[in-house]
Amino acid sequence: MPPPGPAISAHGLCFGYAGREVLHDVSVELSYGTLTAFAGPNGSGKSTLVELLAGVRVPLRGEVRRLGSISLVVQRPAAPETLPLTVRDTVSMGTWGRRIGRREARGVVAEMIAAVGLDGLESRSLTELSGGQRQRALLAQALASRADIVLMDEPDAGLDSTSRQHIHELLADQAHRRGVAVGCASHDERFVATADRVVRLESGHATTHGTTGARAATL
Ligand SMILES: Nc1ncnc2c1ncn2[C@@H]1O[C@H](COP(=O)(O)OP(=O)(O)OP(=O)(O)O)[C@@H](O)[C@H]1O
Repeated sequence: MPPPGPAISAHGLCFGYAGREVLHDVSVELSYGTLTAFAGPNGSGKSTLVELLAGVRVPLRGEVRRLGSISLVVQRPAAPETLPLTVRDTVSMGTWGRRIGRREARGVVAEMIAAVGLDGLESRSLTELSGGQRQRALLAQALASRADIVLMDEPDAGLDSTSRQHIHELLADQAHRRGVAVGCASHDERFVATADRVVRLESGHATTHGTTGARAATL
């Protein structure tokens, strides 16, 4: 069971690169069992916000409180050239911190590889995958870890519409069935329309924190 209360509360976040402020006074809350979309045009600050929420960047001002274990899936992840990891190795690493036996771990790994649509590529090295496939391998790793909070930066970028929809359904399932707090940056307005909450960014300002109709209607 996820811990009670908000998964992440962030207040008054400001951040800049090389002295240029790109995120201005942004406050957001992520809840368990909820899929939150971060929307906005190129350069509006989605990746920066996701990285601040995950704790890989420190805000210039403002604060972030996280309650629960967290997994971050970055945009365009690099493959370690000197460490030839396969898809199976990569996803297996997600199970390392969990108290489960080898057999169960193997089952989880196979399930997650299939869930992100990489079955058949289990023995392929990460260096031989496309950027989108590599990102999906890391998404499978994040889900295999059963983190309480999963943050993602455009896991749907570059996918065809069937694969994209598949990833969106997987994320909604993680939130609604497993109670995970999912936060996901995306350019896909159809996905954004199905999220439970939307944080819309415009030039580094959060302009909307809407609850979308899709989920609200089912609550
Ligand atoms: N490493 C960096 N160094 C300098 N400026 C950066 C860096 N990363 C991002 N920026 C700038 O910060 C602003 C926000 O960028 P960010 O990547 O967070 O936006 P985004 O909404 O995720 O964009 P996209 O949709 O293109 O991925 C942009 O003006 C961008 O040029």
